[in-house]
Amino acid sequence: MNNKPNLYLVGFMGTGKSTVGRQVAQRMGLEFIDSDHAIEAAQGKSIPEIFAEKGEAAFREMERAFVDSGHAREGCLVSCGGGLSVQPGMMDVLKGKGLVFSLMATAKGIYERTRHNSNRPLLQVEDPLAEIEKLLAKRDPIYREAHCCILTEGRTVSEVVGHVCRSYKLEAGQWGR
Ligand SMILES: Nc1ncnc2c1ncn2[C@@H]1O[C@H](COP(=O)(O)OP(=O)(O)OP(=O)(O)O)[C@@H](O)[C@H]1O
Ligand SMILES: O=C(O)C1=C[C@@H](O)[C@@H](O)[C@H](O)C1
Ligand SMILES: [Mg+2]
Repeated sequence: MNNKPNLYLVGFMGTGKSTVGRQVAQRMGLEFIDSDHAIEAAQGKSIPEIFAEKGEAAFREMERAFVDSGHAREGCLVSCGGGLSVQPGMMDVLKGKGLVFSLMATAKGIYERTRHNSNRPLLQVEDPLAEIEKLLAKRDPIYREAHCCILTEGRTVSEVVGHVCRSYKLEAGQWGR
């Protein structure tokens, strides 16, 4: 493939952006970047520590700085943190930089995938399923602005990886034309 536009994976927490993204990058020969990991490395702190010490607003600034300060203009797969793409204007910024694919799942499915993990500060509440439902309802219309929306529910990781790769090849052929 000659044309390798950047691919940004967006979507709610637990839809598989990091897990799927790493495998798609490997298969497509793209450099894998995870915004959460990049911010943790730059800060020398975990995301729960950043939220606890500096607050969510500061974390959102870090996400913006990550998008602005960057990575190469081509050849990267960026798995975005779940809230990165829903900041005002951010979907347009990402769509100006490359292809944007949204990974989708239901609130129930997301809950099942995230419930045993304590590294997502926004879900450390008494009723995480209700919180997921509330946040998802707000964010879903924004995730749907992506070039391509891919359902992950009832599909294995490798099925989703295959689907993302096929869609990337199709869309990359049209990119910039
Ligand atoms: N299609 C799938 N089927 C079953 N489990 C999956 C699927 N995709 C991802 N998972 C699992 O769901 C969990 C969350 O996945 P992952 O961390 O990749 O989500 P994420 O979208 O990067 O979340 P975040 O926005 O919080 O970074 C992992 O345990 C992963 O193995
Ligand atoms: O959806 C969100 O707002 C978040 C998703 C994660 O990837 C992390 O960026 C953090 O836990 C916040
Ligand atoms: Mg992730």
